[in-house]
Amino acid sequence: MEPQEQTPDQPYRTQPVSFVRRGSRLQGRRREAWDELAEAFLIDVPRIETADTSVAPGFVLDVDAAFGRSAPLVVEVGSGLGEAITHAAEFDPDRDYLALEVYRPGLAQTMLRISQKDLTNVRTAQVNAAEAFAGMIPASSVAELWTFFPDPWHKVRHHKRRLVKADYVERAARILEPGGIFRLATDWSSYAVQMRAVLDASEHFENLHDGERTGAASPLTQVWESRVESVVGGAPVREGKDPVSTGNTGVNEGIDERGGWAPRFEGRTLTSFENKAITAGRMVFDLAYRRR
Ligand SMILES: C[S@@+](CC[C@H](N)C(=O)[O-])C[C@H]1O[C@@H](n2cnc3c(N)ncnc32)[C@H](O)[C@@H]1O
Repeated sequence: MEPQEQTPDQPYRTQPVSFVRRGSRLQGRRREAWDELAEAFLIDVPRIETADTSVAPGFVLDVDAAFGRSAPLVVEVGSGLGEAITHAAEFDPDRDYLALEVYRPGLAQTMLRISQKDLTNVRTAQVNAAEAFAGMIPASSVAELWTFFPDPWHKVRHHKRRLVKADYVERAARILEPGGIFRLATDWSSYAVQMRAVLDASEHFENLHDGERTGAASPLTQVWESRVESVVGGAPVREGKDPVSTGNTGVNEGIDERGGWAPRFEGRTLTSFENKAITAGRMVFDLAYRRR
């Protein structure tokens, strides 16, 4: 079966989105960066409504025109402050890098980094990635897709807001070229298990590290044994209670026999998010899949 394409008559936002509107007001240097740098580095996305993260149906990005050349494309979803993407782009000038992010101050900061490093191979777009995948990003146009540390949405009633679920994976399959690589990382075991489950269930992807790091070598086994996730934000989590209500948080579920975890992706610089997780003693789960 071919991955789904969004059609113009399909309603947008029929599903809960993976983000909340955070302060989108820009101040100081970020305001100036937006005004000065958007023309060069921010894709002008036509919208369907007032929502500044939407994509007008029928809009397809001309990737070569956006970058002024034709080169393999890496897309990062939820690029935050742009630490990972600008670092990678600096050391990989032969590929083009597209940052998809909804958070305006993060995009302004990313553009500042692009400009400070004099990068010519990075562009940004303020867009809900799930919508961008459905049509804006051309089919089979992406060599690598990255989703690092997406918001964990801990509470069970919020799990539906998680970005990485079956429909996201299906849309990712549409934009990745055959043989393209999908890399993911999270510092929460419950989300790591969800990512592994939805990707393993997809006919479009194969795990590059299938069967690796099982048993005692699995970060999942280590989380269960250490109970490290039983403390969130400094407060102990009462078992079965929000904010972390996963079946495998703070509970020793035994041994992870399945594994499939990738080694830490060496192309990812240590962002403040990952650093916070490590400082708190949490494990980082990496996954890498190939588009069939
Ligand atoms: C926890 S932060 C991680 C940022 C970055 N990847 C890092 O490791 O530092 C998750 C980011 O994803 C962004 N985000 C959430 N849902 C998104 C969506 N549907 N499309 C684009 N960005 C999204 C948020 O605004 C936020 O900046």
